[in-house]
Amino acid sequence: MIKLLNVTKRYSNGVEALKNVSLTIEQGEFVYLVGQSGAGKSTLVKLLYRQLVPTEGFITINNFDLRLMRERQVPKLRRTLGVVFQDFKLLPKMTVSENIGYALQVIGKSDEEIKTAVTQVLAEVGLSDQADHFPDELSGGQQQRVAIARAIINDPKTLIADEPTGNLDPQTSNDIMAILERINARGTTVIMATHNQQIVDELPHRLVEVANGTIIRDEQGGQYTHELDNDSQPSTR
Ligand SMILES: Nc1ncnc2c1ncn2[C@@H]1O[C@H](COP(=O)(O)OP(=O)(O)OP(=O)(O)O)[C@@H](O)[C@H]1O
Repeated sequence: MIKLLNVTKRYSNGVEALKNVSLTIEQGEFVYLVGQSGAGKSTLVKLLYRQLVPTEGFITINNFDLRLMRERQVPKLRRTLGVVFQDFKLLPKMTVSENIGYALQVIGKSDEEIKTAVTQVLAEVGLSDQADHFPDELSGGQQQRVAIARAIINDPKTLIADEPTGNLDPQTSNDIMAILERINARGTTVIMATHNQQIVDELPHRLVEVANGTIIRDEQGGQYTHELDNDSQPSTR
């Protein structure tokens, strides 16, 4: 479970990217984070994987209290999370297998264990035949599949995706969404920041809309199922 309570994030330049935001996400939910550019989506996502710390408020995620957390506990938190980015962020000098297995290598898994896990996630994202290729030999969609395989190698409780289809054409985006849906179907929470209205319309999930650093809409299947935690009214898009 993920819980934000009265979270404010103020950057050092004084910009308040999030203002008193509260949000609860249950294990297994699929949540879209939408909103105009600059609304605060990426800031929210970065707070979740503790790239950023809140200026005020409380965040708990997968039983970790991010406010009280010491730096040395951060890797432990991150092992419960998978993160996928718009620009994939693969390591160019490593093969597909090495990119995916790196996180397991860091925590001291044996070569055999890494090989088994990598083979399994590569099959899951449909890339078994690309194991020895380098990222720049792959299409954007294939690179994003590698990034997803890397994100799920630890079997995370939560998958956080910041614009995962932002660099992809519509068909490839659909393929990526099919993979995210499968991962969600087995109980992984998926939180996805997106500008892709077509995906949001075609694959309905809980939708949290951020504007000007506050949540202005929180709905599921066309119905409001979550109390809004601020005074803003939902938009009528
Ligand atoms: N590192 C930073 N330092 C200062 N201000 C920042 C920083 N990162 C973001 N901001 C500001 O915080 C606000 C929210 O930005 P954020 O990146 O969270 O929005 P976003 O909704 O993800 O936008 P986009 O869809 O364009 O990625 C914006 O006003 C932005 O300029």
